[in-house]
Amino acid sequence: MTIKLEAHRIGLEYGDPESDGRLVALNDVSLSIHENEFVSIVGPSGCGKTTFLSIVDGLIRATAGQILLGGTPVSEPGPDRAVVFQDSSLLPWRTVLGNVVFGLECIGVRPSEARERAAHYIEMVGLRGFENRYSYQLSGGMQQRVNLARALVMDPQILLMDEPFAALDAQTRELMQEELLNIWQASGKTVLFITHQIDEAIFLSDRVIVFSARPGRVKESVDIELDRPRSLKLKRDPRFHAYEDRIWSLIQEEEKPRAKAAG
Ligand SMILES: Nc1ncnc2c1ncn2[C@@H]1O[C@H](COP(=O)(O)OP(=O)(O)OP(=O)(O)O)[C@@H](O)[C@H]1O
Repeated sequence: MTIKLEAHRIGLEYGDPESDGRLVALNDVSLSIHENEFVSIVGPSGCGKTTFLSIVDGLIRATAGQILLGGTPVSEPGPDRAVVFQDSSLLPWRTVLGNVVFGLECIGVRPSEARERAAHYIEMVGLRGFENRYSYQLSGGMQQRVNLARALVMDPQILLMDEPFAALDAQTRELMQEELLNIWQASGKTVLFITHQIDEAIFLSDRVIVFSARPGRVKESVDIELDRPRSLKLKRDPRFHAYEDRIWSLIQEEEKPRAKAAG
């Protein structure tokens, strides 16, 4: 198996204006993700999940360690990574098609080719027939589908997803999880996914990485040995519940000392 992403002893300190000191968000985070692997990170609130994703994206520079993507060090954002955030970041003055071709236009892809590539991914995310809609005419779930198409059309080496379904209602969220697995299988991408929801992480992933409380580091990496393709009824399987219990316990172990310290 080829390693696509490698984080080697990542550390990150933020300046902390409240204490006039430093806040250590991440400490000695090492992990690797294989090509085509779907990996989620879960952990207590504030453990540095988003910070880690931003370092992989190149938006934040680690204060220690190194990220390698396809063997090349990451130092700034680049087209080899695409991010999908919780909030729809669609351009409101552009249609679905206009949003999906936007990134391709920026890198000088010919308009006819850009439209062709966009049409392929619009179809993949189930939005054929909605190409000429504007974001205000789309539901939250549809907007996240556009965001996904916009990320995939750039053909990144890795797809970074930061709580992409957090703003959706529970039912739409579950449908999007199932849909994302279909899209992931069709696109063959490597995915790094961040979530607060343990069931979402298990359902989607080949592996769930549990971060410790801040400063975040890898507490445990749990292989999810559940067959694919997966459907939502898997969430009622006793093996699924066993994974939920195990990961919940790992997070609780981190939450307890904090709760004690607070009161
Ligand atoms: N720009 C910043 N400046 C200073 N501190 C920051 C900054 N961004 C995040 N932090 C702090 O760093 C720690 C890690 O934050 P981060 O958002 O990465 O955690 P998280 O695990 O994604 O959180 P959550 O689970 O709440 O989404 C937190 O204590 C947060 O308050």
